[in-house]
Amino acid sequence: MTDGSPRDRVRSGGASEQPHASYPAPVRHSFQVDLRGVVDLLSAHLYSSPDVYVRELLQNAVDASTARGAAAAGVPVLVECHDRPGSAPVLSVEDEGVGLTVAEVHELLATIGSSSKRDTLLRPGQDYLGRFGIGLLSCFLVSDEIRVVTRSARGGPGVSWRGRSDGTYELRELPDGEGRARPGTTVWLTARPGLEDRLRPATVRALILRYAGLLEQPIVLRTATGDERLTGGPLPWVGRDTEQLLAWGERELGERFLDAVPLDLPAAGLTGVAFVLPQSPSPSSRQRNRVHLKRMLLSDAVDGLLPDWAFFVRAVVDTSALQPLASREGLYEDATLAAVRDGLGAALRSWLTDLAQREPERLQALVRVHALALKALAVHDDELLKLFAPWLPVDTSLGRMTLTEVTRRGPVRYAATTEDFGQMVQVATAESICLVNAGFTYDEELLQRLPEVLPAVDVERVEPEDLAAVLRPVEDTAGLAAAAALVGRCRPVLAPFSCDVEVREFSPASLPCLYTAGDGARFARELDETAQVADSFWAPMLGRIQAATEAPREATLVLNWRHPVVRQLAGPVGEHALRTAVEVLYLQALLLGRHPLRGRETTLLSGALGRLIEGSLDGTR
Ligand SMILES: Nc1ncnc2c1ncn2[C@@H]1O[C@H](COP(=O)(O)OP(=O)(O)OP(=O)(O)O)[C@@H](O)[C@H]1O
Repeated sequence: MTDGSPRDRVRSGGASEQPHASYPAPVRHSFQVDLRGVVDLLSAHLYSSPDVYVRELLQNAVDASTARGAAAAGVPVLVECHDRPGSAPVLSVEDEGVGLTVAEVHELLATIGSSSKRDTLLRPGQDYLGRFGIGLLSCFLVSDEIRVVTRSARGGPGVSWRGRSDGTYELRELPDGEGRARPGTTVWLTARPGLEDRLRPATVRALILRYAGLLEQPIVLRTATGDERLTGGPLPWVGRDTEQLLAWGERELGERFLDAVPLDLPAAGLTGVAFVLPQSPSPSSRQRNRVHLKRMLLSDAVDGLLPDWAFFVRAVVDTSALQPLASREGLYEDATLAAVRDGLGAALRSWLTDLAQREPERLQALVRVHALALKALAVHDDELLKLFAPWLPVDTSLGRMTLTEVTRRGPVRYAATTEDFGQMVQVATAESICLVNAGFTYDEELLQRLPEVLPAVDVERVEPEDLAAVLRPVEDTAGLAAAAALVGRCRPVLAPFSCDVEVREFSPASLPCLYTAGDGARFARELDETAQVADSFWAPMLGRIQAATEAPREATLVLNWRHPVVRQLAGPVGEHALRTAVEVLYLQALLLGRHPLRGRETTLLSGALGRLIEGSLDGTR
């Protein structure tokens, strides 16, 4: 049973499926499109600049020529600037392509999103540039009216069509003798007020060269000064040697590159060149590759064409296999793009391998500038690690060296962080120990993987507390007892700071002491520091963590028996003076090791300094 309520009608499938006898049948309506709104949307979100109108017009002319075989026959597209004083600049683009019938004009020009190229594009072997059916709309970015005069190669009368940015259009079949005599299409634009410059000869010429400069089909620009053929000919990187490529790269991209790598992936219909950048970009910066699709410029700043590690090159390529985004300013991410990326990665990799064998000094120059990128590559690739190891640079306590130089000095010892390195570097340098600072990106991973590719090499991580163990014990037996007594007197002074005391001998003799701390002690310092600045909400929680953390004894103040002050302290020194001296040495060691002072240590600093000042003033009285 139903009660005939609206709820019931919904349950039974809705009025459109089972019209009730007493309701009128539904009327089908079409969406209304606010064309100005669509154009505003495109200009704000899809196109990077109004200049893309030149690209879209040329694409259509080339596609129409291709469809008729006119492109292959070398029939030019004519671009004409009609720039008369006192009136708005007018531009026309004329092709001898397939043209359009009256029905096609209604269907293709006046229907947003309708394209004659889409389904054919899915079939391999087709060479069209367009596919989305929105390109022509970009002309409304510079002109309030698009006028098309066309005649189909399949016969029928000529057609004149005027589309306006308010969403209206007029269509007129042309009598014989009016419009185009031969099949093909001419599109006319009149510059919108304020955008006159976009349609003037100098701009149009620059835009043709920018977007279509690599086209094989000739494009002729006609201006008041005559005709100029702007395109046609082979791709500029074909058949050129490295020097010629570098000269071309400098002209085109404005940079003197370090090297040029020819690229050729026949399966993707891709050729081009990868230029090695003259300076190291940040690894996080986006890649800026110039990509042409079927010889039309897609964009100058395409990311994702090369693998991430290839941030040290900038590629210029032409390909027929990749798909554009609707904006035509990026590549559609699909399996083909992934395969192209892998293929280009392999090409760069094999170029590097080849270079290492053929011209090691050129690879060396490249490594000097792009060490980080090459490390990123070598870290995942045994063969490249082996190949690059002789040149990859690392920072050591004895200066910057290559990995091979480090391995020649015996077992490779490294500090895993720059903080650890900072604590050990002075002593390591003075003792001529080669200690690698592996605190930089990829260095620790590379060092750990070295034995896999160079089995004769030993690699060992050194931590600051290991340093105390390798420092020499006090050598003169007479001093041993005095040193032990000194340790006994110093320990209570530093006990409140969870720091042990030892006496050793090490270079440089001018360094009185060292503070060494392992990870546990460093964590305790950080916790302590945070608890002191934490507000009342966090303080109890941090207090509980501190209580649960065992008091680490890994921190040690190592006094240098070679330093005169340390020996003097082992002599007859009063309690008060000893305390002040040990406190100052402790603070000095912390600062040298770049450990920030905790609150208690800052208080200690002012107390100890105060006492020192008092003592020296006492001496002047
Ligand atoms: N010069 C021309 N000669 C013949 N047909 C044309 C010409 N210009 C446009 N057309 C027709 O109008 C249709 C729509 O053109 P539009 O530039 O809007 O889109 P598209 O080229 O198909 O795709 P995209 O948006 O990717 O450029 C085209 O598919 C084509 O059929």
